[in-house]
Amino acid sequence: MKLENILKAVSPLQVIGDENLEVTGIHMDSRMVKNGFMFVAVKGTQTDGHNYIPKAIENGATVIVCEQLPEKQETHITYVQLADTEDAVGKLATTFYGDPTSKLDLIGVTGTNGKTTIATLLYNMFRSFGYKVGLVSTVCNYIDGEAIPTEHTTPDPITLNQLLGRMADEGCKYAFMEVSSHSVVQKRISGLRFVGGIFTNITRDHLDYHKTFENYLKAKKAFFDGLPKQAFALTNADDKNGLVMTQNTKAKVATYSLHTMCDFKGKVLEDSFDGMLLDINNREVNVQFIGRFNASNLLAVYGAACLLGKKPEDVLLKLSTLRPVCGRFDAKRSPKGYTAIVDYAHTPDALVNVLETIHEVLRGRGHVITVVGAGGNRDKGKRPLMAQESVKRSDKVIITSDNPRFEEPQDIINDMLNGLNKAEMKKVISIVDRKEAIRTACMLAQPQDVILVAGKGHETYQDVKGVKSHFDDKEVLDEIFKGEQ
Ligand SMILES: CC(=O)N[C@H]1[C@@H](OP(=O)(O)OP(=O)(O)OC[C@H]2O[C@@H](n3ccc(=O)[nH]c3=O)[C@H](O)[C@@H]2O)O[C@H](CO)[C@@H](O)[C@@H]1O[C@H](C)C(=O)N[C@@H](C)C(=O)N[C@H](CCC(=O)O)C(=O)O
Ligand SMILES: Nc1ncnc2c1ncn2[C@@H]1O[C@H](COP(=O)(O)OP(=O)(O)OP(=O)(O)O)[C@@H](O)[C@H]1O
Ligand SMILES: N[C@H](CCC[C@H](N)C(=O)O)C(=O)O
Ligand SMILES: [Mg+2]
Repeated sequence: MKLENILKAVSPLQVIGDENLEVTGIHMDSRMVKNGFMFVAVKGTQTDGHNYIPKAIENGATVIVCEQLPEKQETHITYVQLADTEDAVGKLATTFYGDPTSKLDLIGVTGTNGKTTIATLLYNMFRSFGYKVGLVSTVCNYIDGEAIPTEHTTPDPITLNQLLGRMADEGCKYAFMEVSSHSVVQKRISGLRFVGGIFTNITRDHLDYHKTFENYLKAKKAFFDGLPKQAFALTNADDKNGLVMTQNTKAKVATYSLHTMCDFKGKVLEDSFDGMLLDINNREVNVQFIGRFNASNLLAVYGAACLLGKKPEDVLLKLSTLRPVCGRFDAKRSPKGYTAIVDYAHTPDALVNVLETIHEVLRGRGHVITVVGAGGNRDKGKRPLMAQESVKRSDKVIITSDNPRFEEPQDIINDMLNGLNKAEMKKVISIVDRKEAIRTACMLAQPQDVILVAGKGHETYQDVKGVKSHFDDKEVLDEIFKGEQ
């Protein structure tokens, strides 16, 4: 694409050099630059991209986009000076990749919990309506069924626009995307046109990055502040900050709730480990999901689908066929009659949340056995707390390994056990081998009991000393269930 066409997306302070160049690619990382690329220098949290301009040129960049011009300029290079390169990079990338959001409808989901669940369910639902659809999510990105692995919840602006560009080229009509708070602050979504935004909830998280809850909230709110007037902003009226999110948006606000009057009102009529019976806007629907928080997620999905123009009765029909997202409160009944739930809960808070939901549904009719470990080379402070929260809400806890990485598995287990007093220790056994730990839980379980296998969710590996060997909690359970038949 010609440089002069890409530059229409931004307002340069000055351009030095040839604007008629053909740009072959664009990147903000000098290490990824190839011949004929545009390199955009961005100030980051660790270093300043401006330091890598010489490296980018060495790798073949012919256009340098920056805030400060280098003192020594090369004659064969075009320099573009801009006031805010972090904001510009998304706009330049989206133009370079053919303005994908002018060709498909992009819907963003933000909030502390539930983003992956809601975005994935919308992706599955709209595919089953017969559309080609894209998904940008923590677990994996998809271009209508084609899996593209990811390392982020919301990728960097180059990767993101390249992905959306491919979705548009391959005829996707919709794309559903998780919008992390990091991505809003770092303007990874700059230049994208959303037709809708969904808010789930906000609780304390990521304060290592945002420093205060207030900043975290502001980051999420900025996404809604930036939505255009034609878009919808669907918010959770049950969250204390649900209406705060949308108070300054230009978009059309709609609300969902399990408790108050709103546009999309739901109620849990019945719940069990097989699913729930919900009332949504005075229509009953059976769903294959467990727990009040999932009722809330399903309301968001229902609301968004209706706002995208689908008929409520068609949406309800699809809702009843949807299955939980891999590793998110993913329940299976064993031939012996107990239930096993695989969940990605890997923080004290998440364990509280999941275990309380289990008790809400169990209502004292069985015991709860939790299998849990903590990751190596990660926050050590959470280890004793994870053990405490698990023991408080379980009849038996089996402490085991979860990606020990470069630490000794037994040391991590000991850190967890250090959080427990003598009485609590009576409920606990520790088994280093995760497969054995799950097997033991299954042996101990009686019909009606619930086993929570926490921490790994969708992960399909165990990371030991830098080697990722295949390991899948759900596969292990399937194998055990086969033996029970
Ligand atoms: C803290 C954080 O979010 N950092 C992100 C940020 O990097 P940064 O600001 O630290 O960049 P930097 O290392 O200071 O470098 C500055 C610039 O110099 C460039 N550079 C650097 C070195 C070099 O040799 N050449 C070069 O050009 C870099 O490409 C960058 O453009 O911008 C990068 C490009 O977009 C991201 O990849 C990077 O994500 C890091 C790896 C990360 O771990 N982020 C996590 C915290 C994150 O974003 N998480 C959220 C939420 C997850 C959740 O849902 O819980 C997510 O959306 O994934
Ligand atoms: N609406 C909700 N409210 C509270 N907890 C939830 C909700 N939805 C899901 N959860 C819990 O949070 C966990 C993560 O869910 P999910 O992956 O959908 O969230 P996310 O917002 O994408 O998280 P991440 O920030 O890690 O990408 C689940 O395993 C589940 O236990
Ligand atoms: N992606 C997060 C969660 C990992 C969950 C758990 N399985 C672990 O390995 O700690 C991390 O790397 O901290
Ligand atoms: Mg996610």
